Amino acid sequence: MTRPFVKMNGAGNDFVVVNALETPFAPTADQARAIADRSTGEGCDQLIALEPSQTADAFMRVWNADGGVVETCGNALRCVGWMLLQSSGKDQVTIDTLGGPTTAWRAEGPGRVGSGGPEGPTTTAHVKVDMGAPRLHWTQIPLDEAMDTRGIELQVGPIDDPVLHTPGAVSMGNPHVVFFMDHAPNDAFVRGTGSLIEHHPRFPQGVNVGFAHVMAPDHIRLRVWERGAGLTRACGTGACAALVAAARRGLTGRAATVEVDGGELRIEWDEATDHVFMTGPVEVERTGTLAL
Ligand SMILES: N[C@H](CCC[C@H](N)C(=O)O)C(=O)O
Repeated sequence: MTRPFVKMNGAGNDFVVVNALETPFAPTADQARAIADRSTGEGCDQLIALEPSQTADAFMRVWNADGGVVETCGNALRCVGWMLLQSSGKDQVTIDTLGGPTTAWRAEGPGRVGSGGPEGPTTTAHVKVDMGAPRLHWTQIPLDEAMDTRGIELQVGPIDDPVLHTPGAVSMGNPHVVFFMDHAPNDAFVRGTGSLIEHHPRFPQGVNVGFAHVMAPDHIRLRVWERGAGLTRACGTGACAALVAAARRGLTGRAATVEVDGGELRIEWDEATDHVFMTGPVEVERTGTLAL
């Protein structure tokens, strides 16, 4: 059986997106891994399916590159939000996920419309997503024992680097731990430390590992080792988690530009609603066909 897909990215975090609104799409973990494989498959950080929903315009299902189904994906919410906004002509669309419901709108941004050729970016737009309220109680991250999520206790193997003391923990529907550093770490540090922490017993459901350099009260430089996907060029929920964790420690205000390897995300933690809003780019790279 073959299946059309659209290859997209949000600030460089890339996805194979399958429209399953008419025809069910239920890949096994092995099939998801094969699709995500950058050497033998299409290659992506996450595989995304748009499915029918009784309560929203669509339901978004997320598989990490390791084949595991996870709660949500911020950068993908912008991408599928853009698809739904374009196809429906509506001003806003609702997208349900295992991590909770979200809403997406078109947004202003340095967009550009490409040549439309088969390779390279063809369409770049900006989308704003209401990511819902952060979940901050230790049971909601979740952690393996009660502690203050503004700064948790974490012993990372033999490493006793003070940088790795008392990171913040935040859930955006998926689990995040955020370390605050005085510089953006290099690939070797992100890979080495991130892979040590991703499955640490402190996090019963695993964890996405963010390394944040607060450059100003409204500017964070962030690198992320993602649960189930490794070092990615951007992590949308990670950017939300970094802003919330930083604001809770008084390192930033409630809004900041989060600079990731693949671009910039604008994150605002609204005081009145407690919701986190994320605005950022969406790129359509190409289309193709999966041979399942
Ligand atoms: N690796 C994440 C899922 C993708 C999140 C990220 N790509 C985003 O944009 O939020 C997890 O296991 O929770």
